[in-house]
Amino acid sequence: MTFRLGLTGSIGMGKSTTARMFVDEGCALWDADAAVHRLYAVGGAAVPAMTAAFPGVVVNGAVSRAAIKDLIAADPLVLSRIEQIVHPLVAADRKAFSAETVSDIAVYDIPLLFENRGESQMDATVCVTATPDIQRDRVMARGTMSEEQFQMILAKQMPDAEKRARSDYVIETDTLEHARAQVQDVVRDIRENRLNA
Ligand SMILES: CC(C)(COP(=O)(O)OP(=O)(O)OC[C@H]1O[C@@H](n2cnc3c(N)ncnc32)[C@H](O)[C@@H]1O)[C@@H](O)C(=O)NCCC(=O)NCCS
Ligand SMILES: Nc1ncnc2c1ncn2[C@@H]1O[C@H](COP(=O)(O)OP(=O)(O)OP(=O)(O)O)[C@@H](O)[C@H]1O
Repeated sequence: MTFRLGLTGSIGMGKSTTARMFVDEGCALWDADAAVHRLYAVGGAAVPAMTAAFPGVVVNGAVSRAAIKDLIAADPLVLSRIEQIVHPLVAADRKAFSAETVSDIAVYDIPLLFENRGESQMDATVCVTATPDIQRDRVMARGTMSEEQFQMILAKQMPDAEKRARSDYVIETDTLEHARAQVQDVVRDIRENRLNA
């Protein structure tokens, strides 16, 4: 049996970094954002529908994130329409991963786990968290989003406090060392107390 651990957290809280730490502990990983990257790439499953819905958003055969962000800036409702195209394809990608994974623990890195009620398909959930100042600094340091885009994404996401309250485990991503120790604690707890329980 594979134990399904849903990993979530708001934008910039450290999901990808923490997910890699779970891999270091021997867990398999499925990453929703990475699935979207595959879907948007040349030959990706989202390309035909995105071309049809938003002419101009596909550049050289791939969905352009810059073009999407321009569209969203002009009309925030565009993001919901993109979600209607992308989320069913993401779900199919996840299903294919689940069917073939053989690890004792599979980590599902899903930014919108609670927003889309995905927790019902998980055996446990873990949320990564940091202070609002650290979160904002991290997102702005990447230089890929404007302050307005960051605020818009934040407004679409469930507040951090609510995610923490709903999660079985909470990991503070204040330092790499602290986060790694917490990841090791979570993996130990699952292997000792939850797997085959
Ligand atoms: C808005 C887009 C163009 C921003 O691209 P960019 O490369 O700058 O950021 P990236 O994809 O790495 O996402 C960064 C973070 O933004 C947040 N985020 C992304 N999409 C959404 C969304 N639809 N709702 C709420 N938060 C979101 C997540 O926390 C995510 O980890 C891109 O995220 C996108 O196309 N989103 C629609 C698909 C989607 O819903 N993805 C979420 C995971 S399934
Ligand atoms: N435990 C940690 N200690 C210090 N810095 C961290 C820690 N975890 C993540 N970071 C830093 O925070 C930034 C964001 O991390 P990461 O990309 O993992 O977040 P994310 O939640 O996956 O982001 P997004 O929601 O935008 O996809 C990165 O620069 C990363 O190096």
